[in-house]
Amino acid sequence: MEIKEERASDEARQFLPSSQVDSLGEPQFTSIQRIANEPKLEFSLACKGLVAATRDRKLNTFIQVSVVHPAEHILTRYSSTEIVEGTRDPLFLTGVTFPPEYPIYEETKIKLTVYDVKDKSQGTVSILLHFFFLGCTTFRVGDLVKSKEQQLTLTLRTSDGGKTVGTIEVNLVKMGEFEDGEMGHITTDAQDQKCALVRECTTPEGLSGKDNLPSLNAVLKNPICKLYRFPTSDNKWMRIREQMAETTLSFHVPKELINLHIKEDMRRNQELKDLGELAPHWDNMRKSVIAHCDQMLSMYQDTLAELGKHTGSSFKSSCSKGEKTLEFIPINLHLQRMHVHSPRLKDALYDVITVGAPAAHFQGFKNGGLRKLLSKFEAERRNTGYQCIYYSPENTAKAKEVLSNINHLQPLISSHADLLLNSASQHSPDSLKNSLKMLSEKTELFVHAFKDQLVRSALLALYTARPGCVIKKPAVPRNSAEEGDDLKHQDHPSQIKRQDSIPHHSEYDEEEWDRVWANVGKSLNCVIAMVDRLLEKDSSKIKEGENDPSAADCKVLHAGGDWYEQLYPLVITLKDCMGEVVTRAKQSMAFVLLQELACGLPQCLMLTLRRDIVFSQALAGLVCGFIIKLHTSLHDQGFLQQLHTVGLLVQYEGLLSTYSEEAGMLEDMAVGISDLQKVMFKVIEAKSEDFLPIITGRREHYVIEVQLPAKMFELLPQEIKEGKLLRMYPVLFNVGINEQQTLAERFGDTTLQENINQENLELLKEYYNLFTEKMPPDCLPHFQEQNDLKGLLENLHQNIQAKRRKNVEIMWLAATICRKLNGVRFTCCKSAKDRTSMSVTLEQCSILRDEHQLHKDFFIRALDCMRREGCRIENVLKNVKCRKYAFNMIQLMAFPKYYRPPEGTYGKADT
Ligand SMILES: O=P(O)(O)O[C@H]1[C@H](O)[C@@H](O)[C@H](O)[C@H](O)[C@@H]1OP(=O)(O)O
Repeated sequence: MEIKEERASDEARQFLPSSQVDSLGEPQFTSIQRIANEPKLEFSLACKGLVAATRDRKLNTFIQVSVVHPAEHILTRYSSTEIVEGTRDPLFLTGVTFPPEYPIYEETKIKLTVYDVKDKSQGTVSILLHFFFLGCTTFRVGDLVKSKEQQLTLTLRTSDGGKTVGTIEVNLVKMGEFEDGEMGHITTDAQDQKCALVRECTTPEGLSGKDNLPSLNAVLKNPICKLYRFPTSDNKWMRIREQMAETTLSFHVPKELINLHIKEDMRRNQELKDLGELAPHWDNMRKSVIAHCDQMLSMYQDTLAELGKHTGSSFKSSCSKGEKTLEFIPINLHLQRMHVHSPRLKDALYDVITVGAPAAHFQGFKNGGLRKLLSKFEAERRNTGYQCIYYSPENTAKAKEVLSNINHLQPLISSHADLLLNSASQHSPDSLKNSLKMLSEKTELFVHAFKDQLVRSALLALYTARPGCVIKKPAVPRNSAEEGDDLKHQDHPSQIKRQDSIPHHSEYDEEEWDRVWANVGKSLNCVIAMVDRLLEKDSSKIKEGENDPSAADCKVLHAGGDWYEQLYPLVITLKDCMGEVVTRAKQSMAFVLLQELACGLPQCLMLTLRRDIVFSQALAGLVCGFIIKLHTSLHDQGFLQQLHTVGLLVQYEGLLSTYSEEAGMLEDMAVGISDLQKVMFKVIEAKSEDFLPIITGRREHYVIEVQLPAKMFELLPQEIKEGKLLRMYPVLFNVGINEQQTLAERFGDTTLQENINQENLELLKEYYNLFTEKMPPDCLPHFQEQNDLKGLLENLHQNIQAKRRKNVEIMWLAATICRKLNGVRFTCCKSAKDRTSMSVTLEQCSILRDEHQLHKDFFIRALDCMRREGCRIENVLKNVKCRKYAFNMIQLMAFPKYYRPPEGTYGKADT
């Protein structure tokens, strides 16, 4: 029988990943007892004495593993081993693993079929492998798990069941547990490979993840697991479990974010409407802005409604990247994990988040990406001053901050004022003192929020935009020297005299705002003075009462009413004064925002949308990375201390080319990643079973609250438990590796990549400096390597300066630095499918070589195993329903050597 590599769709249907297999968990079958969250069943495979059709032929074999569920009797192809060439006794490095939720029981049957790969014929774009059936065998899972030796030796027979064609050895694997076993002799010669099952360490605390289950399961979905064994340089076996999982955060984070945008924009639209009466020029401008803003708002609402309908898988495939309704969703977001169990070393986990570069695919890249678009827009906006007043981006951001402070502080002060009155009516001195303390603190913050020249100048600008105004003297902003250079660039409101349509009628009273503003402070002082007086009187009465108890009793009772009555009018005055400030400040700041919007309609709204889309994709990845890092590091005190004293390094590896559309993607991605600096995390104790993160804030600043179950929350340092905000330090290094990059290097421009790498190197150095300043020198396991780190940074610096072509050393150095600094790693290309798969598998094997003594002669075999049968080919299948990396020969010739996948695994696929 000959089996060729079949059509994509057939194969996709048969090779169902575990997650997609129907859950057939009927209780009448015997379950397999395993540690929670650990794979249900894992085994390795080897054949002996395989018989070839012709005597002298060397065999190139692989085993196909299929499953027969006890209730079904249908054969489902589950996985395959790699091809081992030139031996009749192949020992396969790729094992078999069934993840925790896979419906497998003692009664389940496993069929093992051995194929011989005859020849490789080369097509124009791919390599076809011709497989021939050699023999097969079947076993019951129960027989393996109950076998004394934890091993089965099975006879392979031809399809008619007659002829014996060799044997298969199935070895049960229990990763992370001790097991007796004979030391074997491993040679690099494939003909003489033996397996030694030696495990010399147990899974360390925190890696088994039993306690993490509920909160991590809320986030990670549909895991795919692969198992390998590779020889070490001292001829022992190491075990590697590769895992890949999608995340519910792919949809949860964008939905939360869009919701916040809608609220923020609704509030802003209302603030524009509340600006009051304006002269016709400004009024028309406002009408036009509001119309555009309402249109955008309904677009956000539609998108949210569409996303609300989405059910099923929690990842967006590469094929959907241009879909309008999914534009906020990150492309192909997954956790890629490597769990290494190697002799004499601690078990180790290596996580990388893989995701398509955050970019606005639906909007396209004809005019470039955000980096270029934003600066072009800003330059153009400066020159459109005739229709509106130019405020610098810093001032616009300031206006948004003031508005946000007002919206936050006003209700807070109001409720503290009510609490004060409540304490007064209860005649409770302690609670009165406390309420006053809170009220004073918040009111001071409130008053401070307006201590900005911008408010003053915007008030004047707004005044001149009212129907009929008179400006007696040219109003020069006060303290302008103190406010720095920004304001020099800001057009002074008096310039709007250019608008002849503004009628003049009354005189602008420059001092008025100062009076209104100062009144808040004054009325607070009155409240403080009254409270002091009341408390003083109270204590003197108590003293009196100690001398004459009967007199004191009746006075205290009487004084209860007094406290409330005396404070009430003062509190009302405070609220009134505050209300007056709020109305004016809100209107003046809304007027600044009106200018921002009016100057750039409609581009500014389109740019905001593009930035929101890119940010949403980037944020979903970051939240996923943060949550996973937190869960895996809960027992690492050094990391937790670093997290709250320094912050978290988040390193992105970009593989985009700087040619054509991908240059635009890179521009989007660079802005999206840089915008993550606006995000802070906070860890809170979960109060219910809903562990999904909560997002609050506005475009300039977001807080992500990550919920942990009580047991895990307990493990955190006090600072984090108390809600300290945790900072993020995102950095991006990009190295284009494909044929497009060759074009960019020869005929195009690579400065975008060079500039990004240079800028981000500075950010990385800043983080390193902060880290060395704030952390004790011996705080991290890796920190004895401080000099190493310095050397690595220097090396990275030199590589970036060198401007060499396709210098992938940059990526390796940046990733190594990130791991040593306890950071979160990301790898991205356009779809996180093909180039990303090459890069993460290379990274995994390089780690095995450098950190776990992978035998040097097995480096390429390990790499090929992972690329051929590992999680990443499953990722390709998930995305495009075909097990082929979307590369052709010509493309691969342009790739750096170690980024080329093995024969037979690539070809033209319809992506
Ligand atoms: O996952 P990617 O590397 O972005 O996939 C690319 C692939 O590298 C390229 O060779 C192919 O021609 C396609 O452009 C792939 O992108 P898709 O987004 O179409 O999967």
